Amino acid sequence: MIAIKGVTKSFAMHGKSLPILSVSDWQVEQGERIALTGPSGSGKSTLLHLLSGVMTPDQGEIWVHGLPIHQLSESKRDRYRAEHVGYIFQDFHLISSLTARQNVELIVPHNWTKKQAKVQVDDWFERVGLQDRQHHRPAELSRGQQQRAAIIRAIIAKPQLILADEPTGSLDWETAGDIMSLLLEICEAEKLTLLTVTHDLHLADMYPKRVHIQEINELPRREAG
Ligand SMILES: Nc1ncnc2c1ncn2[C@@H]1O[C@H](COP(=O)(O)OP(=O)(O)OP(=O)(O)O)[C@@H](O)[C@H]1O
Repeated sequence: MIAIKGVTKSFAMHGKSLPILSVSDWQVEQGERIALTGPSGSGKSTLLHLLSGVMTPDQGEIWVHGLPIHQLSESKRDRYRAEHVGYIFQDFHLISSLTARQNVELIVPHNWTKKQAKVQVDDWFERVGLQDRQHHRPAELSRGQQQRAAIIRAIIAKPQLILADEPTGSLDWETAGDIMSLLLEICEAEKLTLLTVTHDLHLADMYPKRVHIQEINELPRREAG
């Protein structure tokens, strides 16, 4: 379960502190799949960064599966992220010099045996329909195929929390629907908590739950800038 209590986040802008987020109380149950929508600049990505521990709140508490993220040192937050969070980006963030399979193998937990790793990686490439493309580098893959590889990478170690920031933002509408279905299906089957930022309301409608950022961010609406 995720619990956010009294969290605020501001950024320094032109010598002033600009408040971006103020969330007094928000909870997400383990295994929920939520689409997070809202206007540009309203703090959706910032919320994901706080949950992943990349950013720290100015004040307040962030608990993820019993861990007080707001209290962890930077190195403990790095470890938390590596062990408990899978991140999916709009532009995939695959390493261009490695094949799709090598990108995934980098993330395989160190305590897995070679055989266990091979079976799991084989299984995931088959599951997402990418087995015949696994030895290709990102530049040799379509954008949808790159995102499938990035999804395996985010999910293979079974982190409890998957954060996806516009995961279909750079895909055509048909591929976007396929990728969103795949992500939802995997997270449901594996009972992973999924929080996806999307601008696309049709894609958000595929989710069992939709949360508009302004339902949880108590600051007045701010335009992009
Ligand atoms: N590191 C930073 N330093 C200064 N300002 C920042 C920083 N990160 C985000 N902001 C500002 O905070 C606000 C919220 O940004 P955020 O990326 O969270 O919005 P968003 O809702 O995800 O927007 P979009 O939908 O356009 O991606 C924006 O005005 C942005 O310019």
